[in-house]
Parts: sequence; structure tokens; C-alpha cells
Amino acid sequence: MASSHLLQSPNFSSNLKLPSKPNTLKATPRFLSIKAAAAAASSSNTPANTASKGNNIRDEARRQYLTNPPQNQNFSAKYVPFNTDPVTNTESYSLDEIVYRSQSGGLLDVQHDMSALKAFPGSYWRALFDSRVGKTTWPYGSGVWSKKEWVLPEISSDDIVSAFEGNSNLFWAERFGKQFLDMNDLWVKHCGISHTGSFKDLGMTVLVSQVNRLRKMNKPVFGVGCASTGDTSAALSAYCASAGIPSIVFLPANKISIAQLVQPIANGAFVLSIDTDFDGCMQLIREVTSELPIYLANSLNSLRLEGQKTAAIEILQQFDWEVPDWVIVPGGNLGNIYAFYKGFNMCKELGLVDKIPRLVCAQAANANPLYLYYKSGWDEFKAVKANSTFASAIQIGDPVSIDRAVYALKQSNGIVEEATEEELMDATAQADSTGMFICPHTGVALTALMKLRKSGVIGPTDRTVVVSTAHGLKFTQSKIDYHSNNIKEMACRFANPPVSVKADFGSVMDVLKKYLSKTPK
Ligand SMILES: Cc1ncc(COP(=O)(O)O)c(C=O)c1O
Ligand SMILES: N[C@@H](CCOP(=O)(O)O)C(=O)O
Repeated sequence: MASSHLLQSPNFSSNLKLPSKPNTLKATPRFLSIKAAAAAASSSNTPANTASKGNNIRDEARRQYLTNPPQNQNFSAKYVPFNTDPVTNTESYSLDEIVYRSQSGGLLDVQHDMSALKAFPGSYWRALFDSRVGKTTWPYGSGVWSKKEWVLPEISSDDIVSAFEGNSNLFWAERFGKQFLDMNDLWVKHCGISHTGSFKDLGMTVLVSQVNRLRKMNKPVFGVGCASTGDTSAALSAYCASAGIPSIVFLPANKISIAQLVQPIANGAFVLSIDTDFDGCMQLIREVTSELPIYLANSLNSLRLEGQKTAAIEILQQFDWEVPDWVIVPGGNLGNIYAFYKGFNMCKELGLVDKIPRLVCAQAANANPLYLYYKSGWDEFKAVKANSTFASAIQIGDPVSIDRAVYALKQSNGIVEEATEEELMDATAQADSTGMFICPHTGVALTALMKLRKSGVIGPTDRTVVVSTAHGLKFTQSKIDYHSNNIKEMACRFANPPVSVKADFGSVMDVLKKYLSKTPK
């Protein structure tokens, strides 16, 4: 592409000129003015401006699009079979087709036209993405849609269903790092501080937006369905409710938390509580979605991972495009570990950074098919019967994205670790005692970190990011059980139960004096 081309985003009122030398990693002085232009352009759509024009942000985006249509935006994406040679296998599908599997029954992947994206240097993309953070411009106020060109480049902003998800806190876990791990550069990416309380929002905004588009195109999509351990169903039902699209969720009876169960109920989903486990629900939803006009929303559908990969890009952005040494992700159905790899790898391929972090996937020992496969030297994969775990959202024995996970780990020189119930609950309590309030799945990831620190694989100064996947408030019962010392065969070493005390001054004083005498000054 010639360097004189202009890239004009729908919501940007001024053109962003390409640097004269595309594909260079160095930011040129000229480029800095591009950044300023981008910032100025996006700030012209502030709510105050929008309101004064008598529009809402969606109307304003539409108006911008009509008066200033995008030019030379040749970005596109399609489905291709996952990890096959494009020379010998030319199979591909439009994203507007309803397809979840390749002809041979394998996984699909969303493939972007990388040559069109590569026409712009990494410095361009860094500045463009940075310019969109912290704004309410539709749809770029979302951490996912601020990377729209890399997610679903062809969807109209008008079809997007978004809760301005993403842009989640990257928390410096200073005290936890220093106190328990002798680390000074430990970070927790709080993906669970999100609209429905988990990272699933990142993928679901993409999937439901595409469904919205398909329905407008009169494609046969009556509603959207998923099997779930509680978080996918919460995200699906919220995004569908927001767009007025029916959602159907299959939940394993008595295996998800009350907080998770109530989410789809409140959002008006059709909820089936099925007497099986997650793997059984997954099997059923796959059969049902191949018979009925119900679109599959689990991460078998590769659209979801396009949204989830933006968390990786966001981490780089939050470190001002410096690459951390390690990223640790709890794994269940195993879509997310691949999504992280894909996000990091796209940034490398497109010149935003020059390497990717090493990835660690952490599993509960009670549901550890990936760990066993890794320990066998990737010899033979065997699904397992997942046993009950406090990390209930990853109680999965037959993960649909196993091939994606193995690919991500091999490409990133990755590691798989596991956590017993006691280890994950202790790690959760320790993290909470330093001011976090994490879910048990994050406890699994922290356990993996503790083990890798102990063995010296992760060093004291390694910059490490632990991905926190859900909000701790969804899992209060496990915390209540732990802090009440009410878990069979678990010492609950860090339990902090409340003290019952009589309602008189003397009793309260006695208890407080005892407490103060024991507390380190
Ligand atoms: C809270 C939470 N953490 C981690 C995971 C694991 O993600 P994945 O299934 O993509 O491996 C899930 C869902 O499976 C989840 O709900
Ligand atoms: N933890 C998930 C399990 C399903 O994963 P998905 O990413 O394939 O939808 C959930 O919350 O349901």
C-alpha cells in the first residue's frame, strides 16, 4: 500500500496520515503528530459535544460514518481451519456464515488479512489504540472495540452490542509479591472487574454483535445458546438482553455458584438446569445447535477469542508496550490461553512489540487434562472425568480448545501447572489478605506462580502478570467455608473467622486487648 494513503476510522473526524515509512518500529517525530491528531479526533466526540448536537453516542457514530465514510480500509477477516497450511488447505468461510468446525471436523480460527494490517507500522497501531483509551466514543470506549480493526474489521459500528467492557485494572500486587514471593514486579490483570464479573464479556461482545448483524441480514438465528460453568452464561444472557436477542443456557445442576446462577435468570435467559456436568452440557449444546436455529456461543466458536485476545494487547498497552516475562492464565475449556497467545502474537507480527511473554496455563488438580497431557511430554491427550473443585468454573474434563492451548504453549515456550484444592484456597486467602478479593480460579493461577517461584523457574525480578478471570464476589460461599474452617480435610491455614462477643464494653475491651497484644506493631 502506498504511504500516501489515509486511514480514516468511522468515528474519527480527522484523517490519520500514515508515517512516510511504513513498517518501522521507531516512532518518528511526524508520527507523534499523528498521535496528537488521533487524540484530538477522538476527543471531538466527547459526551458533552455529542449531547450538544442532540445525539446519543450511537447516533453520533452513525453521523460520523455517513459524513466521513472510511476510505482505504481494506481490513478483513475470515474463518480458516485452525493451524493448517494455507497453501495445501484453502478452505475458508465468511464470518457471516454459521460454521463452527472445519470440513475435517477440526477447530476454526479467525484469520485477519495481515498484509492489509501490516501496511501500517506498529507505531501507528500503538498510537491509534492508545488514543482511544478513556473515551466514550462509540464503540471505541470499549477495550475490545478500541481494537476493532483487529477484531471484527467489517462490522458496522451500528451493529455492535457493547457494555464498554475491557480496559480492566492491571493491579500492582506489591504486598502479595513482596510478602509471599519475594517479587517486586508482580501484577494482576483483573479481567473479572467487568460488566458481568468475568473475562467472558470480552468475547461475548464480539459474538453477540456478530449475531446482531446476522439477524439483521435475516440469517436463521433465533437465539444464542451455550453450555456453562457460570460465567459464559452470565455474559451471554447480559449481552443478548441488551440487544433484545433470546438466550438459552445449559447449566450443570448444582455445580455453579448462586451468584452465577442468578445472573442469566435475572437477565431473562431461558435457563436449563441439567443433571450432568459441564462436559455433558457442552455435548448437548453442540448437538442442539446443529439441529435448531440457535447460534453457539461457547469458545468452540472462534469469534469469542477475537474479543478475549484484546486483554493481551491491553496488558502490553498498560505497560507502555513493554513485554512482561510471564503471563499466567487459569485454564478450563482452554480458549483463553490461546486468545492470550493470539493477542500477543499479533502485536509481535504487526511490529508493536518485538517478542511475546512465556505463557503458563494453570489447572485445578481435580480437573487437569491439559496438565496430564503436558506431563506426558505431549504424548497422548486423554479427557478426564472432572472432579468437584472450588474453582468450579474450570471443572472441565474434555476441553474443546485443547489443540489451541497446546499450540499456544508450544509457541510461547509455555508451562502447565496444577493446584490442589488446599493450595488454591490458601493462595486465594493469602491474596485476599493483601487487599485483593479474588476468585478461586485466580487462586489456581497464583498457586502456579508460587510453585514456579519456589523451583526458581520464575525469578524474583521477572515481570509477571497473573490473569484474574472472575470477580471474587461470585464465589463468596467458598470464602465463607474457608474462613469458617468448614472444609473437610483442609487446614484452612489462613482462615480469619469473625469473633463473637457479648454486647458489653468489658467484653469488647477484653477481646480488643488480646488482639492488640498479638498484632505485630
Ligand atoms: C472464572 C474462569 N476462569 C477461567 C476459566 C477458564 O477459561 P478457558 O475455558 O478459556 O480455559 C473460566 C471458564 O472456563 C472461567 O469462568
Ligand atoms: N468457564 C466457562 C466454561 C465454558 O467456556 P467457554 O469459554 O467455552 O464458553 C463458563 O463460564 O461457562
